[in-house]
Amino acid sequence: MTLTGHAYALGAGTIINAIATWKGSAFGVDLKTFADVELTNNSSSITGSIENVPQGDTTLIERSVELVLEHFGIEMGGTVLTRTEVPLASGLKSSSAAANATILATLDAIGETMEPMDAVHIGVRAAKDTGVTITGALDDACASFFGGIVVADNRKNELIKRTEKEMDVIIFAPDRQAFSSQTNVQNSELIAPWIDMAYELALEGEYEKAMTLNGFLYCGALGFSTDIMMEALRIGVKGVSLSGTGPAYSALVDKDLANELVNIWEECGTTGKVINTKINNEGSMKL
Ligand SMILES: Nc1ncnc2c1ncn2[C@@H]1O[C@H](COP(=O)(O)OP(=O)(O)OP(=O)(O)O)[C@@H](O)[C@H]1O
Ligand SMILES: O=C(O)C1=C[C@@H](O)[C@@H](O)[C@H](O)C1
Repeated sequence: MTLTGHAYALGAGTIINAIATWKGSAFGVDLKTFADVELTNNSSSITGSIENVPQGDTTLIERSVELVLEHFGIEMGGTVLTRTEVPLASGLKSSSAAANATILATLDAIGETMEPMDAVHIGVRAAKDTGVTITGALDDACASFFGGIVVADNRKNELIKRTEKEMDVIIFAPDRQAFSSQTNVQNSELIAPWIDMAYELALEGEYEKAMTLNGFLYCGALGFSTDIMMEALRIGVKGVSLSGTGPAYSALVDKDLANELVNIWEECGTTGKVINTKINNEGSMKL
């Protein structure tokens, strides 16, 4: 017997990186990671691959399939393939998108459903088991799964708040990678008192102020330039930040500023790309 399943989940941008205080906030964007899962009785192991990334680390998606099968007591093996519009290890939650898409595709393959938060928690567990995260990144996982803007407490493993908002998102994504597992946690912890202030702003719904404060603080702690943020502030953008552990930056903008910011950021450097997208309020989906 062969079972197949297909799904996608979203990339996301950062409002508050949770590494300083374990409390974070993020928004789902309209960039998708697709997963195709094929399961058979003839094998007991799962083999993953990432389209166009032959050297990519596939342990996260393999573990994600295993945990779903374990949950339902199913003994099957097979393959999982992802293809992604989300640049890998750039701060745009490629890991959360890959885990969530894989979990939904596995559920699709076996014809099962589960409570959405249970599915999210399996993704967080897979990320912890495979060492791609510091806090479990529940904030990123919820933004990727549900879309919209979320606030989460990663230590309590709780989604605190979710809001929907129509805004454009402009992303400056340099060509290089920065793995969350290798980020500077000690420096991130040093900025905790001020990240707490940004977190309060996020709880009050002041997402753009929260995000910009987060951006300056983490650029300082992690040694990223604030020039990209300053270029955005200069034209009136209110919400701009380093995303996750970098190197990408993202900005929340109204339609009228979107094209201007794209043009300005495109002139800022050639070793990367500028992506014009929007908040996705619909979230992930089986296909
Ligand atoms: N499309 C994908 N398919 C399979 N695994 C993926 C995919 N995208 C990311 N991963 C896994 O996630 C790891 C990168 O995780 P990391 O947390 O460093 O990046 P990120 O989630 O993009 O960044 P951030 O958490 O700062 O937003 C990769 O090494 C790989 O194991
Ligand atoms: O690995 C982690 O725990 C995290 C990584 C970044 O994406 C952060 O933005 C997130 O809040 C937490």
